[in-house]
Amino acid sequence: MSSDNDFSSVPVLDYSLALSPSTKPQFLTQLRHALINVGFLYLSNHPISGIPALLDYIPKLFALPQEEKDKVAMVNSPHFLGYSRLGNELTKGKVDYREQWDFATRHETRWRDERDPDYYRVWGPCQWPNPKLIPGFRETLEGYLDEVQELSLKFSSLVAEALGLGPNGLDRFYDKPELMQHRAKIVKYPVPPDGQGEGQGVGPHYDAGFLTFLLQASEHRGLQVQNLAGDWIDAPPIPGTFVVNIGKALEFVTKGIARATSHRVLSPRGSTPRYSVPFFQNISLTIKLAEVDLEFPPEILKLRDERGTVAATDSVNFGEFNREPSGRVNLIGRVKSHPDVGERHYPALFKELFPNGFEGKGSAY
Ligand SMILES: O=C(O)CCC(=O)C(=O)O
Ligand SMILES: [Fe+2]
Repeated sequence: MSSDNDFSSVPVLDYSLALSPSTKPQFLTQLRHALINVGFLYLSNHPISGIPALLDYIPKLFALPQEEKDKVAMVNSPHFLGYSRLGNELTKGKVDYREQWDFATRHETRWRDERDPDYYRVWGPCQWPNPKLIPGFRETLEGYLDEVQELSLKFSSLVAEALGLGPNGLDRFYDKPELMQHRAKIVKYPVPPDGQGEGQGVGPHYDAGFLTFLLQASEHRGLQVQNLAGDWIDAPPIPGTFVVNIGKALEFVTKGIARATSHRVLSPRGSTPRYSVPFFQNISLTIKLAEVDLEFPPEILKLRDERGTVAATDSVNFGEFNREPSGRVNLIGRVKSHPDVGERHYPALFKELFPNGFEGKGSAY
């Protein structure tokens, strides 16, 4: 570990710098630093226009009658999409204090019948709350997800450039748009009943995929990221920004150059809940990450080596990305996180993973 490269705050990058040839090199230098040494950044001046409309819906979504929310519970969905009640998940064996909806970009599932691989079915259509009770929500969220998807793919090209791969250097990880699906959650972190706050909103973890675009959708602080020394650094909401971070899959294919950084959320204090909307960019279901060998310039590898390794962390970790297709790795992770969904929709895999059945609750990851 090198303390020279350690961070005590999360850097803010101005997206507009990436759009003009004269300022792009400056943006790429800042991005390279953030990818290698921090694993997190704020992105300001981004082009997403659908945020105010979405923010307006979030409290209404959680205020729907409980029986309406339960009608679209995640357990109904072979695609792990839908509503999860407060306290329904664990991270590091402790209950996460959050209520959430899992949605995703529009997608027709590729899975037809048992002859297709089971992991094709991990992606598919969303479950929507009754539109009569929340008119326009679906269209607003779909529009927002389309916008963030487009930004995330442009950003991926900038990541490739910043790491010396050229603008198309990460293209091979994505299928054509109709074969891709990206997920998003809408999350509510209530103030705990004791009113104290600062308990576990969500416990320390890494994100699994490539890039996460997190919208902090209220003014509460609570998000913290772990630096190289193991200290927890605040990432408070900054109006007009996304928080962007690296997932384990991108860390793996970049040979540890881009850092996946552990993070957690503390419950809010005060009288109002904290809301957030993380968007998780996925990669092709069929790609086998262990078979991809990207070639990085020596000066980029040197920056990784100068950074050194990260202090021991107690975050939930991920199994190695093995030789399985990424969709299969994804499905296994989902079944472990949501065993009730696994047991109902993937009984054979569930038996393999939990030969004695599952006692307890799922975890978020
Ligand atoms: O709610 C947040 O700010 C972060 C949530 C998060 O890290 C996640 O859901 O993966
Ligand atoms: Fe996360």
